[in-house]
Amino acid sequence: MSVAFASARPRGKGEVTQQTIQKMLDENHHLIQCIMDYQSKGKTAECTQYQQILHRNLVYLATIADSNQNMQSLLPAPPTQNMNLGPGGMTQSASNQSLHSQSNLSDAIGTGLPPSSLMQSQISNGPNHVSMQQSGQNTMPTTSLSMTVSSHGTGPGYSHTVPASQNVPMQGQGSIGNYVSRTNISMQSNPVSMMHQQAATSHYNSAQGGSQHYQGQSSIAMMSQSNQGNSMMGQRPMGPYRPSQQGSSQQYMGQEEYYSEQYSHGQGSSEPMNQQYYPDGHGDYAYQQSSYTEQSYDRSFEDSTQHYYEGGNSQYSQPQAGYQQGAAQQQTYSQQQYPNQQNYPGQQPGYGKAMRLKTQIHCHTRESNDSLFLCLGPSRLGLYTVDMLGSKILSSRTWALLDGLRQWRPAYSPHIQICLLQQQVKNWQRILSTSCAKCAKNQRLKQKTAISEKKLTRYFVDHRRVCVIGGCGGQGIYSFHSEPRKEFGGPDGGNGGDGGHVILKADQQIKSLASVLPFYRGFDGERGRSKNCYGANGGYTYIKVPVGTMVKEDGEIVADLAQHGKEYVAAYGGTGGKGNRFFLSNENRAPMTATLGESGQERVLHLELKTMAHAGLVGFPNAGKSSLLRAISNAKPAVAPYPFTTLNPHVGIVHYQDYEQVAVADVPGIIRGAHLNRGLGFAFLRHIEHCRFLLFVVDLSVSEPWIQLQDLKYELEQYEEGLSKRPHAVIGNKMDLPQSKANLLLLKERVEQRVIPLSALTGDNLEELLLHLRDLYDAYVNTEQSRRQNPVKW
Ligand SMILES: Nc1nc2c(ncn2[C@@H]2O[C@H](COP(=O)(O)OP(=O)(O)OP(=O)(O)O)[C@@H](O)[C@H]2O)c(=O)[nH]1
Ligand SMILES: [Mg+2]
Repeated sequence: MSVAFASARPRGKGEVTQQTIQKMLDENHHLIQCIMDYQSKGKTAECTQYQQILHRNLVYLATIADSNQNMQSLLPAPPTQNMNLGPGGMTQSASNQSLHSQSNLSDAIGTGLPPSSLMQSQISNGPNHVSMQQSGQNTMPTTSLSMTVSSHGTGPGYSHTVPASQNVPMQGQGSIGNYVSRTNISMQSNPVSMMHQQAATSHYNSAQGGSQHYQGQSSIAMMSQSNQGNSMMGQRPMGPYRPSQQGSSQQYMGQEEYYSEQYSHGQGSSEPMNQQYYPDGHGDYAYQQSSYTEQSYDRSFEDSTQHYYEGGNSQYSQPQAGYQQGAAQQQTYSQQQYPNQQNYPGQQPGYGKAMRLKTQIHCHTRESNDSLFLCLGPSRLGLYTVDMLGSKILSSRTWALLDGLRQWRPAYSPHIQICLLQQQVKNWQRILSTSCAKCAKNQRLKQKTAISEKKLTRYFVDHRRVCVIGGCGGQGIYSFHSEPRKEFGGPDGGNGGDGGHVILKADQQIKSLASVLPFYRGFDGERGRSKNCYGANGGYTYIKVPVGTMVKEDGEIVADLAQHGKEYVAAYGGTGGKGNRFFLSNENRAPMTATLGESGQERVLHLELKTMAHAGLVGFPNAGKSSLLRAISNAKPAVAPYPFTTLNPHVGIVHYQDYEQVAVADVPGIIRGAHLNRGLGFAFLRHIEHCRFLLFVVDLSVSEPWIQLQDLKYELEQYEEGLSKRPHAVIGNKMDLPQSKANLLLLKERVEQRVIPLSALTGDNLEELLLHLRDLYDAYVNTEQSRRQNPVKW
């Protein structure tokens, strides 16, 4: 039977004839009968199969209707009877035609088939089903949709939308069971939304207004609801809408092919049909409905439905908004709908080809206070104005959408924003950024720098929280000496070994705390043995940390590992247990007692690395600190013409001929208000806490460079009192720039300290800096030696 049904629909690019249509109408009639038969017999599988076929036919008919303006000529002659079309009904001619076209089937349903209420009672699985009481009015079969749609794209044809639109409030009020036909495009989406709401609320109601005629489709909705697996059948995307200008049979056939393809997937597979279209279980659908409560249109679009948008899509989304808003919005909906539906804004030849896209795209529009959002994709991951995106990256399909939206809402035209999928955003940003060679080069440079910075950020860690537990002491045992011919050998159970300590050790090979793990446990001591054997002590666990690591516990500094090789026992191991030999006494010659080992010490410590260097470079971002360090040492910190290139400290070593080495640290730039956590804050200033002298780097190309100096000193003072008063020198960088000379004079006038003008870029006057650096270093060494302390050496 299914084969016969399938054969009724022309597969190839043949003509759609009246016979074909009639055959399909009959087939639908037959299908409905079969479905109801099977339902009454409880044969769900067969029922589902026929539902799918029926649905396919309906969509097919709708497709024909959309694509063929002369559809009415293909359909049977109008009936003589007049039917109640509900308030605001269709124009007489159209309604007559549509009614008549359904007459056979509707009569059959009205007489031969059980009334809808009966059908519902037979199949109702969910609560709140409201039976269709007026089955006599609900006699228009599904196929009537093809009649009314036939005038689609012409002015008069849209008079049909009035009754259809008046169904909307009813649906919005909860009467959402009717599967509204494609009498006009705007109605097409309503059943989709309805079905979703229905699924959510389990509320099923038959409409009694203009949608009453579509009993056949009501049946579908009911049937689909009766079967959970196919409950979304009514949500199958409608056939691609082709306005009359484009509705040639050629296009239709293309669409038909497309549908055939779709159906071959949908029906050929054993999966329920709804899975094909809503693979995510409507999750995104629910999301969209909750997100766009005011006026939203949510629907899973395959290619065909996208095409609706392309050819005057605005009116398609518009009634959805009207539907969502319910009766109160109905007036607005009707007003908005007509002009655009008649004119097909945005409809341009050539857009139709986009319909063959295989991706599943959700489209909806949303009005906010001042903007109209065109959202492509299931979620709003980015909002972009058209200008931002530029013409290159918008597909013709999107342009068509925009055109439609603009014509629909001219007032919103400048505010239309496009909402994209994240992947789209990425791709399009890439396209934008690499659109010209220069941009591409800059992009590559940035990426390279970012990667190197990322590496630094990843591998340089200057603080760690570490939990340390000493090893447990080994267990003491009890045993007694056993020897032939020696009856009372006495106790000989040995003690357990001590647990191992966990020790922090400064190692100058280690440059950051990245290698420090969050948890350390010392080795346990071994248990004692008989014959007075003591267990071995647990070995020490060393945690190597960089020189300059401060150890804090509960905010207090407990150790400062400022020299290479310096150790700090972070956690002591537990003492080993005693064997029974230990308890031997005159009173107790045969002690049975042995003790367990103690557990190790447990502490949570905070390690903070303070870079150890003799000199620290302090300056505003972009002052040229990193460039300077590169110029005077072998260090290679990143240099780039944007602020905060340096995110972690770098230490470079300046070598002198007498083999003295002076370590210079480059730290991130400081800005005004750093102590208020602006910029990178000043937490990184701990890295210059250990510096014995400072080098203030000032950009002389900037006007009033002395202000920079004042600000720097102020921020240092905010961080630690007296820090700015350490021995220091002022370096005026970028002397190669023309404006620097004048600024240097002004700076020297205002600053008491020695100012060393140089250019890190060209290397001018670096010698003066190196000599002065050595002077500072020598002074430091002398001070330390006078205090009988060892100066830090590298
Ligand atoms: N003309 C000129 N440009 C320089 C000089 N020194 C550095 N620059 C440029 O200034 C920009 C910033 O240099 P960096 O060394 O990254 O500056 P920084 O102080 O380390 O910057 P941050 O790391 O962001 O704090 C780069 O484009 C350098 O090429 C100089 O002496 N002359
Ligand atoms: Mg830098």
